[in-house]
Amino acid sequence: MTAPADAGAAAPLRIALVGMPGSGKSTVGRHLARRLRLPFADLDQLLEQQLGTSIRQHFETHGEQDFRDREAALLADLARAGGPLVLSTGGGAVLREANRQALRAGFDPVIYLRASADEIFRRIRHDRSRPLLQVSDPLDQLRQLHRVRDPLYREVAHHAVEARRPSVQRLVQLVVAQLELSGRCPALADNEPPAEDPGTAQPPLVRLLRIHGKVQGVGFRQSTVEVAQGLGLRGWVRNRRDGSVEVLASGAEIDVQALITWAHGGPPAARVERVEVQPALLQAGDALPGFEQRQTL
Ligand SMILES: Nc1ncnc2c1ncn2[C@@H]1O[C@H](COP(=O)(O)OP(=O)(O)OP(=O)(O)O)[C@@H](O)[C@H]1O
Ligand SMILES: O=C(O)C1=C[C@@H](O)[C@@H](O)[C@H](O)C1
Ligand SMILES: [Mg+2]
Repeated sequence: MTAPADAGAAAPLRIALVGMPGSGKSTVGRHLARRLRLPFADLDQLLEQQLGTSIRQHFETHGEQDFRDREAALLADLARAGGPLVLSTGGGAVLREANRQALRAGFDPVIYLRASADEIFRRIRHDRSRPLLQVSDPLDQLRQLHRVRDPLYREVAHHAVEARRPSVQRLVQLVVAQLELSGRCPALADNEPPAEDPGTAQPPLVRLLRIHGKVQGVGFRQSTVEVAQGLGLRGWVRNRRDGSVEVLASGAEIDVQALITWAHGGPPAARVERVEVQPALLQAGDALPGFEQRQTL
């Protein structure tokens, strides 16, 4: 790791998030970086850019070991680089001893987003992008991964945050509170998330979702509002008389995609059979100050 420029200057804040696949590292990391006005990097996304293909595809064509070698090399580079950063790691980044050392040497704090295998399964059981979970019994696989990895996440982390229940926004607040307690929180002008830089801001992505299955009478609308608000999305959710749930979501692409992934599982009592997703345009009367529940149509 680069030595601090001068002894008097505060070391740059370099936060790394570790945890099980699906524990929320990418989602929480991005929001945390935005909240703290720090640069953000996602190890998996950087690797996919480097590979020019998806991680799942790379596992299939080159095998897991090749992926782990590339992951280790990139993590070592990021750990050596100076400068403020929030880094979301991949779920298996802690497996190698050298990676754990790099995390400890290059980041402070390393934060473990702790969640049980069962909770993670509920969140990501419809996800097809995580190669290690494309097995006949993904829940059992998650439990085995958890048994092996939980001690490694604990070993490498300075703090753990219970990531099972709280919303993304709440988790960000918890991490910020921990940083404040340890005197490591950068002084921000206010408590609001920063406005998007107009030079880099993307137009919002707008998607209309229709969710079919056992989705009414199970708290779907309330949960959608909580998840969408946690992701900072604008839009609405309503029941349709045909028994489906309809959602309009507008926001950053990663956040809209996160809501779509979540909608494939929904709240615990739901049984989602199908999610239709369509591009949508905002109508002139569609003022969307936040995310709300609307009347059944
Ligand atoms: N606190 C939360 N509450 C509800 N849903 C969440 C929460 N955190 C993450 N999610 C949802 O869980 C799913 C997995 O989250 P995410 O992709 O951020 O996990 P990850 O830890 O980065 O996984 P991986 O190790 O595979 O990269 C996403 O659909 C995300 O929207
Ligand atoms: O848990 C894991 O081992 C992985 C998690 C993802 O973040 C990716 O890094 C990859 O799919 C491997
Ligand atoms: Mg991730």
